[in-house]
Amino acid sequence: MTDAERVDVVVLGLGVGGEEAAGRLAQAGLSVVGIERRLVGGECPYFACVPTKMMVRAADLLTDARRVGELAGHADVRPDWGQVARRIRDEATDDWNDQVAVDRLVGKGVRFVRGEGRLTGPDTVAVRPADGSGELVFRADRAVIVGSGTEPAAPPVPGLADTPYWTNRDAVRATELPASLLILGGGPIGCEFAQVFARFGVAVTVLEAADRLLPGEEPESSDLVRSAFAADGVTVRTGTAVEHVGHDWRGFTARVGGEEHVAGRLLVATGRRTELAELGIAAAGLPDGKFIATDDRMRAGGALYAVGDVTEHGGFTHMAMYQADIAVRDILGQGGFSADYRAVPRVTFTDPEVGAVGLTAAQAAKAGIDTLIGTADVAAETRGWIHKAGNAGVVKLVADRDRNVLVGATSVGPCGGEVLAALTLAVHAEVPIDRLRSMIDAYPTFHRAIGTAVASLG
Ligand SMILES: Cc1cc2nc3c(=O)[nH]c(=O)nc-3n(C[C@H](O)[C@H](O)[C@H](O)COP(=O)(O)OP(=O)(O)OC[C@H]3O[C@@H](n4cnc5c(N)ncnc54)[C@H](O)[C@@H]3O)c2cc1C
Ligand SMILES: NC(=O)c1ccc[n+]([C@@H]2O[C@H](COP(=O)([O-])OP(=O)(O)OC[C@H]3O[C@@H](n4cnc5c(N)ncnc54)[C@H](O)[C@@H]3O)[C@@H](O)[C@H]2O)c1
Repeated sequence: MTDAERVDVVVLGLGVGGEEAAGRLAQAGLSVVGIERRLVGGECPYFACVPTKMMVRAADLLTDARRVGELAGHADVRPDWGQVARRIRDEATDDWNDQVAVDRLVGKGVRFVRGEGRLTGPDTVAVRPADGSGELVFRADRAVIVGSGTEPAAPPVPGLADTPYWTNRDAVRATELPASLLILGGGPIGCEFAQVFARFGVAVTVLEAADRLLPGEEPESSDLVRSAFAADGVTVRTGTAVEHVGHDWRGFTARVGGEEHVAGRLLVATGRRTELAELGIAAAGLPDGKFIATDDRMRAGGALYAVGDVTEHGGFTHMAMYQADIAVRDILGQGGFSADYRAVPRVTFTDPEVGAVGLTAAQAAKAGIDTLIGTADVAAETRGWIHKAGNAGVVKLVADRDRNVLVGATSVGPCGGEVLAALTLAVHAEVPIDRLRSMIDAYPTFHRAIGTAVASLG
């Protein structure tokens, strides 16, 4: 057995959360080893948030150009996916090369090891280096931070395991688009990709197991996205239990309730999975499970901390960074605020954008909260009416009648994710509803719909 080398901190997984934590702890003067098996920065810059939002930007531009006829004359639109693929390769991902990120991390004082890491005890990590050199073992005197994120999950659909399907990682690397695409899953990933590819001329079909798209959001959000998809020519089947998936001379096939769908590609976007057993969670003394449970300082027990998607509160880059900040301050004994998940914002970057924070009406009711609901139709507001083409949206507020504060809110529409900022502040700061009623909102803005929704609370 290799002798353990003593360091202050080991960070296992250098995605959004791990990279942030490792860099800051090293800059604070601790000896930090950072371990990453693939790309420093993780899913977000190479396969997720950044490249997909470049796709969304391009697809939305196409649709705005197609709307010119309704409002401003005439525009000919000839989509070119090659331009998007090149931008993702050159500007977002450096052709999926993380040298810049590695240099930045090392520049902060982190000792970087590329390889597969595994917990071998509550404070020890073994690494199999990617260059084939011998195993390294580190013992952390201060902390081991696990930020190992998630992998795409595959549902147990017969035939899927033998089918060369796409995940988000293949979809962002696509240099050519298929003529048609089947997407399994109508959550945030499925919906964002569906609209992007449809706007570039792909015949897209979304098969969603739940009874609506974006089932975690308000029903109004699902309805608005479904209407937008109809306008984009996306075929949607909800409440589907896919019986079989296959791949033959016709392309990819999916059998669902008596229908057979055939397409040039199949994208699976049915959620994510952690790999905690492989990570050695048992050796570290933690119970088996999908997520690592942490306290409000991101401590998982003993010297172990966890941040980002491996915690049950993950799923977003802003969450991984928020948690990394808390873990860093705890390790450095700096105090400050602890984790508070009442006002977690989320945005699905469809057109219309679906922004939401805190609890949905159904979640609040399930939690036993006596709710007041307020809504506003964005298209009927002055700014929505002026905007005209692509103006569909809603602001929906969920208030706690007893405490007189918002516990959740949704903002769908043009700039729905930006309008969300005011609602996130209201939920986070527990601004009394009477205070919200007395606010002055600039005219004519999209966020004025919040005032209408507040006035309608009842
Ligand atoms: C298509 C898509 C779009 C998204 N869009 C958004 C968005 O718009 N906004 C948003 O907020 N979030 C978005 N997300 C979610 C966001 O990408 C994640 O929440 C974020 O990347 C989580 O960061 P993390 O550090 O927890 O994990 P990750 O980014 O997954 O990084 C974990 C790292 O750990 C490494 N690792 C794992 N195991 C080991 C091991 N044993 N040894 C060494 N290294 C290991 C992995 O290689 C990986 O690099 C999106 C996700 C997807 C898939
Ligand atoms: N804009 C953003 O912030 C953004 C964008 C994309 C992804 N993400 C994050 O990435 C993570 C994964 O997203 P996701 O959309 O893959 O997961 P998800 O779990 O949110 O949605 C998966 C969807 O697939 C459906 N599904 C599951 N099994 C199915 C089956 N066999 N057939 C058909 N449908 C099935 C589910 O009902 C669900 O609606 C989430 O944590 C999400 O927050 C965030």
